[in-house]
Amino acid sequence: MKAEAREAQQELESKLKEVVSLLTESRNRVKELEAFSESKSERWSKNQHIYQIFTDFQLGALRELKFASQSIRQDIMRTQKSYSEEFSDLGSRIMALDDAAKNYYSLLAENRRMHNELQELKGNIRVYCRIRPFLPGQKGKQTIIEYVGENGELIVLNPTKQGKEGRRSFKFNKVYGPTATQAEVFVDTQQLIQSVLDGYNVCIFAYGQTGSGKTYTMTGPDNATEEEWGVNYRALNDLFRISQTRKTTFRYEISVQMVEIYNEQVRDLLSTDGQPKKYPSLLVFLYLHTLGILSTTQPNGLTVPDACVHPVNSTSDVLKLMDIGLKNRAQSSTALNQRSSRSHSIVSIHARGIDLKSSSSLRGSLHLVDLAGSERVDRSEVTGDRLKEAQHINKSLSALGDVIFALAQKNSHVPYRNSKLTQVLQSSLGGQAKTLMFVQLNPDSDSFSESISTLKFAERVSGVELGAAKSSKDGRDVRELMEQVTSLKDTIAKKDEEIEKLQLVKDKGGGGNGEKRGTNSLRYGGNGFENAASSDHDDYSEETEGSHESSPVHDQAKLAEKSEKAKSASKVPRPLGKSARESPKASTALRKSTSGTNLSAAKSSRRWQ
Ligand SMILES: Nc1ncnc2c1ncn2[C@@H]1O[C@H](COP(=O)(O)OP(=O)(O)OP(=O)(O)O)[C@@H](O)[C@H]1O
Repeated sequence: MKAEAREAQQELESKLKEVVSLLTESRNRVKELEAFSESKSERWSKNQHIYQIFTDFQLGALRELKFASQSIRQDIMRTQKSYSEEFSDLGSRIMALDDAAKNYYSLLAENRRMHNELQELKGNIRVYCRIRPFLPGQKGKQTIIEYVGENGELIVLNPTKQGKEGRRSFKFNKVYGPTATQAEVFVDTQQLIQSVLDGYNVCIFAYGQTGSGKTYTMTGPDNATEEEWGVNYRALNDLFRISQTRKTTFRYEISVQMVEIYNEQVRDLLSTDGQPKKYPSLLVFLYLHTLGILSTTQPNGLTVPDACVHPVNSTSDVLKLMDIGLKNRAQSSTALNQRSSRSHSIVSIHARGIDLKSSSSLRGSLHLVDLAGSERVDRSEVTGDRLKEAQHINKSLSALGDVIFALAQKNSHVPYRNSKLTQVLQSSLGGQAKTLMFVQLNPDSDSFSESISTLKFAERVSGVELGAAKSSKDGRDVRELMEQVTSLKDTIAKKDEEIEKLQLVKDKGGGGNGEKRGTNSLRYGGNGFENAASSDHDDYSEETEGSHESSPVHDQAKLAEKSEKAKSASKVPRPLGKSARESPKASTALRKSTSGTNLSAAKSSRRWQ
């Protein structure tokens, strides 16, 4: 029992020991757990602290963000408000600008209208006379120019007559003396250039005997400096300059053609194949004959559509083309001028303007014409081909005079078809077109008769437009006289044809003296100013005395003069200058030539040497 008890005790003791060890172990574990949980709790509290800091920081940042977003929102609202204010201000400004633009357009249109009305008031046919200076090597030559007035008066002296009898007065829109510069000459032409961009056709041509300065005025001398540029270059410069100033309202397309008329044949001076294109005369005749009618309705406004049309964007583009054209121009020499141009050269600038607002378009053209020399056949000592050239030149110049005269008289029939020159220029002569003629004079007394015939031609062109004939164009007497003129001209044209046929027959039969016959034909062929010149050389006033031989244009001039007299009889006479009061002959001449302008200023005349 004891043993059992001991055994039990030992067992209990060992179990106790086990329990104690378990307890110790548990305690250790508890301690370990406590230490672990303590470190954990420490870490947690650390982390918590960090989180706290982070959260505080984030909250602070959020608060700042909130604040910033609020201030941004306020800024945006403020900006929005100022923008909307500015937009509405801008809107009202744009509306005001739109109104102003509308006014600007109408003002521009009004401006253009007024400009063109002013040009029309100045006359659609203008004549400017330019006297070239004596050239180096012409020292000691006697001048025929006695007086050049500010307002277009000109007095010339007949070197073979003394005193009043040797004086003759003319009146043009403007007269430029020998010292006038190219720039001065262009000033009065400039106003016409704008009209081209306003849809008008403008024709500027130079007329005068060989060597009188036609090419100088139109183009300038060879290798001209900018100062020496002629009307052509200056006009083109202006055309491009004005088109630039209008670029907000108009887009312009400008193109160039250049042709010459040589012996009644139209030749393209800008043909791209390098050779001037020569149209067979029959073809040209048929072509232009039809074109004469079509030219007013053709949509592209081209009168010679077969000639090359070169688009250009600047003056230099045109200069290059003109150089090519000038090189191609037919030139040969006469006894008067080695560099004499025997053809009419026509530079045609076509401008199409597109209104950027309305998309409507307008077309205008500018014809710059350097006419061939108008010298008399006998004086330039030409024969054969040169004689033929001269005959063609004189015939076409005469036709040009007839057209301008008919236009100035407002005749229902304008004889455009009498020459290639007038056919090509048809759209730029008459109607709304504006024509400016430079009458070129050589001041040398040796050229007196040519100068007088040139001046008479010019007087015929300008006198009727500006003088009394225009205002009484509907008078019965004028109409009757003009009908007589037309029938006379028809008769003469028929006779001219007959003479030419006879000449041809004679020529074929080897009848020899072509020069003489040519001269006769020329005289009879209607070149009024040439005819006038041959008698004018002896006496200015033969027209008033009826001593002139029969010639179509002379008859025409006489008839026109009669009508002028008839009209002036019913008018209050205008004051006349001293010379006019003193001599009945001079009085008639002065009344005719000055269209009633008082030339008393001529008393204080100056003379060029
Ligand atoms: N205003 C001027 N100032 C200086 N020189 C001039 C003037 N006008 C003409 N000349 C000179 O006179 C000469 C003849 O002029 P130009 O060749 O222009 O005559 P043209 O009438 O055209 O002759 P053509 O009918 O033969 O062609 C040229 O040497 C030219 O430079």
